[in-house]
Amino acid sequence: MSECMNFTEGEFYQEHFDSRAYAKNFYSCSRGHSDEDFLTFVLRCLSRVFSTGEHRGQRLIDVGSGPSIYSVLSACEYYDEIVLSDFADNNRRELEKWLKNQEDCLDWKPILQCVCELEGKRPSDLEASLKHRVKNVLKCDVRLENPFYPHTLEPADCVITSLCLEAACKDIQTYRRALHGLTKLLRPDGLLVMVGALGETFYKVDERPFSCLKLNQYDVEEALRGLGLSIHEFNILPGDDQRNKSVSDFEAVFHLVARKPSD
Ligand SMILES: C[S@@+](CC[C@H](N)C(=O)[O-])C[C@H]1O[C@@H](n2cnc3c(N)ncnc32)[C@H](O)[C@@H]1O
Repeated sequence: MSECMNFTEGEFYQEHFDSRAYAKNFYSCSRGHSDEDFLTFVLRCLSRVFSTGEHRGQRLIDVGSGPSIYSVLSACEYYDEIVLSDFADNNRRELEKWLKNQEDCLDWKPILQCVCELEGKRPSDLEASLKHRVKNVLKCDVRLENPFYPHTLEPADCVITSLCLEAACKDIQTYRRALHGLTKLLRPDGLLVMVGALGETFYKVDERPFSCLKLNQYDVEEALRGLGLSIHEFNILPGDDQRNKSVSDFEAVFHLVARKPSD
């Protein structure tokens, strides 16, 4: 990608992000960040964290959901109220369409099926359970001190975010501030679950490039420790060196679980 290109922040997503093309490119189970590896890795990690039922509570917030729901599938049955969110109107519209079973909504059945195979559940039950528990789809901006301004959300037991912060934050200071904002959404002792890309500077949706903040494991860990979070798991899936890097130049994907300190 051209080094002259400005970092594509939220406003660029609002104008140019094609939610349906994104879902098709990355989550149709036949293409993706790294064929099926990315998705399989992430779904397995999320399933391992949540399917024991060890983590549960009243409220779960997914920050920067895009048009997608995979990030909350394993967790959803353990939280009574779920908030999905994104900066871009189009993404929130696609989520609403799916929640309301509208005719031309995105098809998440293959991904529901994958999660259900891992967890021995029925896709129709899991889908109904998630739809029942999602209470809101809200606009958020992770660059704000309160990402949900002007709303103040009740403290969450769990915050999940997947592939959002490195796409939304143009530099490491903004990334650290955004993580601080996410941490403030959590109750003391609350759980932060993150999925992200390492070493990535761009990805493309169809032919349109979007910027990413190039991060390494140390950057992420330092940002979390700087906020006083304890890191419980940090899992990494290295990218396949042989893959075509014209769609995205990520070096690895990570999944982590961290906990906010108790007061
Ligand atoms: C790569 S997509 C990830 C979407 C989804 N979480 C996933 O895992 O597929 C990045 C998302 O970040 C959102 N985003 C960009 N800037 C943002 C901001 N300032 N605040 C919140 N979300 C933002 C975009 O609209 C987009 O949905």
